[in-house]
Amino acid sequence: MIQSNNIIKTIGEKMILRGMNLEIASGETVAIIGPNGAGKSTWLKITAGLLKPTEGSLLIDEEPLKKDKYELQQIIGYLGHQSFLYEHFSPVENLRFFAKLYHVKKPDKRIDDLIEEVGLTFFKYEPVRSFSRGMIQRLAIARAILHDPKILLLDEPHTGLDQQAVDILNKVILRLKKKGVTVVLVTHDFPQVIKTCDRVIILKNGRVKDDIPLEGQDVNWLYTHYERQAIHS
Ligand SMILES: Nc1ncnc2c1ncn2[C@@H]1O[C@H](COP(=O)(O)OP(=O)(O)OP(=O)(O)O)[C@@H](O)[C@H]1O
Repeated sequence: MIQSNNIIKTIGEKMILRGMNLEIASGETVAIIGPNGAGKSTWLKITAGLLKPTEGSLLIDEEPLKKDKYELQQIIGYLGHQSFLYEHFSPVENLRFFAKLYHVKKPDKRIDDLIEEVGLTFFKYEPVRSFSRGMIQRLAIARAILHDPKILLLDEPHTGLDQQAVDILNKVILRLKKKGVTVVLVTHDFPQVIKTCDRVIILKNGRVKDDIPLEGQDVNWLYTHYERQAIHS
């Protein structure tokens, strides 16, 4: 379970998060949506252990976020705006590098399976620098789940992807959901939210404005609600 207890984040003079309270149960797939500048990425970075809250606490399974970077990496997979891939390396070389970093046991089969899942088998020995944005993002998602994290945090993973890459990404999210992985998705792409998530959190001005379970909801109502509540500040 992820518990965000009254998190405040101030950078310089700016208060970005103004008391962010949220609970996400293990195995839930949750979307965080909201207008630009609402604080979505900042909260995700705090949850990934990349930023410290100014006040408040972030608990995972009722314990404060581990300070040890290695222990944190074992439970959390994070895909931010940067892919963290080495462009002169191939997919296999990139994933071997990260497998070593994450101490993945028997990495070769895992790497092969993941490359196949994201549809890059044909390009597995090609340098990443020749890849399209969609191909890079597919490899980046493989990198984020390589070590089998129990929590996966994705920051706008669908942005700029072609339909094939969107479908592959959604399939990966749905497979992980079935497996019981907790997935948190920061996004502006509401159609993908409807396809993959159990619940939508609307963030505005650094606070949770609304919390909507998706099961049994009327999709048209959701679109209207989303337009009104999330896009326009
Ligand atoms: N390091 C920083 N220094 C100063 N201001 C920052 C910093 N990081 C974020 N901000 C500001 O905090 C606000 C929230 O940023 P954040 O990236 O969390 O928003 P967001 O909801 O993810 O927005 P978007 O949908 O545009 O990605 C923005 O106004 C941003 O400019």
